[in-house]
Amino acid sequence: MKPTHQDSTDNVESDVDGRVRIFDTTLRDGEQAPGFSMDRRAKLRMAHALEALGVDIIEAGFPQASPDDFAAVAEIARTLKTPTIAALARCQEADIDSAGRALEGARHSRIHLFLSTSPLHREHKLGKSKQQVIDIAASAIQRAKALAHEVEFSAEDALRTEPEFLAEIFSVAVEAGASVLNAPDTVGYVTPTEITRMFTYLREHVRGADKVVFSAHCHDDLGMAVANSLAAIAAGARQVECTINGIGERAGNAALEEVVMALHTRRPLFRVDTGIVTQHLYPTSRLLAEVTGQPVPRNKAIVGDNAFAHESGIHQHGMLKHRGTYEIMRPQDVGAKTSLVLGKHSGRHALRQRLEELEYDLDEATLDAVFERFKNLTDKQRSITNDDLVALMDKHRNNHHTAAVAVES
Ligand SMILES: CC(=O)SCCNC(=O)CCNC(=O)[C@H](O)C(C)(C)COP(=O)(O)OP(=O)(O)OC[C@H]1O[C@@H](n2cnc3c(N)ncnc32)[C@H](O)[C@@H]1OP(=O)(O)O
Ligand SMILES: CC(C)C(=O)C(=O)O
Repeated sequence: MKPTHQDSTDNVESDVDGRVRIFDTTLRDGEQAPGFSMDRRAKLRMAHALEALGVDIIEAGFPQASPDDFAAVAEIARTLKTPTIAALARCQEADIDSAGRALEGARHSRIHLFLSTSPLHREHKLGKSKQQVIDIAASAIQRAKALAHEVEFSAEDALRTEPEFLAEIFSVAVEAGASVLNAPDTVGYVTPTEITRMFTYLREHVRGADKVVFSAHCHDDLGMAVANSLAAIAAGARQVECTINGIGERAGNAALEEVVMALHTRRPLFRVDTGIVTQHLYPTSRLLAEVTGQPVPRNKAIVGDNAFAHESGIHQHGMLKHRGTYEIMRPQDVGAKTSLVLGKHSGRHALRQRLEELEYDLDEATLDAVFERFKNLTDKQRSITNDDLVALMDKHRNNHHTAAVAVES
């Protein structure tokens, strides 16, 4: 499909409301993490799931990285209908041309260009002056503009870049035709206060700021990727780059499911919407675990097995009275289920509830007796299944019966 100027203008104009675009980079930054690479078939399966999830942009890969990645991007571009398909490219002609070719079949395509801007990267990685970096970015953007519907420019290591220089290179990027400006915290270094300051500064100082979308891309080296993404949104970012299960370079990227559910759960605070069908979060997370062979940690927010599980008696008692006592989201809203797990920390209320579900009718004395047996068992066994409970009840009844017979005789 031939790119038109109209396409990219439409996309930008619809961003001036309270809608945050979700840019999913599971298939690019996510797969860069050791142990998470995906072949073309795995990427296509994930891309279909991401489309159903409602992400706005799928970064399908880095076509210059390998022939299979080129093929994956091309197949995703040809197949998917709704999201914009993005491909990553360095500011080098071969990368840009290969991204353009891979995206040819896309209904809406984006070349995502990146170039380091921080002093450390300029000096040690690129060996370029500020002016050289600006010139390279401008000509790359002009070249990419002709090959895709829109161009995103990322200033790698933006959050360790001098704010004045960052504003200058972003201004040049706008003049050259970029419609999305991404300021990544490439090494997960900053705090929410600092990222707020940077986005506020950029929105005030970039020439043409009102015509473009500002984007955040945060890494989790200090465990602040999600908090920083939310701070950037509060400071006006209207695109956020994130990954399913938070996978990505080193400690990972901002977890999509966490960013989305924070915006959703605290909507009165953030006052923005996303297009995410939240009920697909859990199944998409599990699909990623399946295709990469990397399980989701139990305690992972939103999608971990423990995210809506309660074992402690005091919490279970609260949950049985009112689920809002210990759950701030409805599990069904993310495609998951609440579970009251019976274990060492459980109390009588949860035990009674489970036994009643198993159709036992209990008086207080029986409950007390069975509870004692139950606690003894939990000291030997991490969690107690329904079969264990049936066995406990059988044992209790047998003992009770034997004791009654002994009294009679
Ligand atoms: C912050 C990020 O996540 S950026 C994305 C990182 N992702 C990846 O690197 C995954 C895919 N990468 C690859 O498969 C390979 O690195 C390739 C195919 C892209 C390049 O491989 P090679 O040509 O052998 O180069 P290599 O990776 O060793 O070194 C990087 C080169 O790119 C240059 N470079 C780095 N970033 C950029 C940039 N944004 N624009 C232009 N050149 C760049 C480096 O200066 C270096 O150049 P040199 O070869 O002239 O010294
Ligand atoms: C390419 C850019 C956006 C990146 O991945 C980073 O800076 O972390």
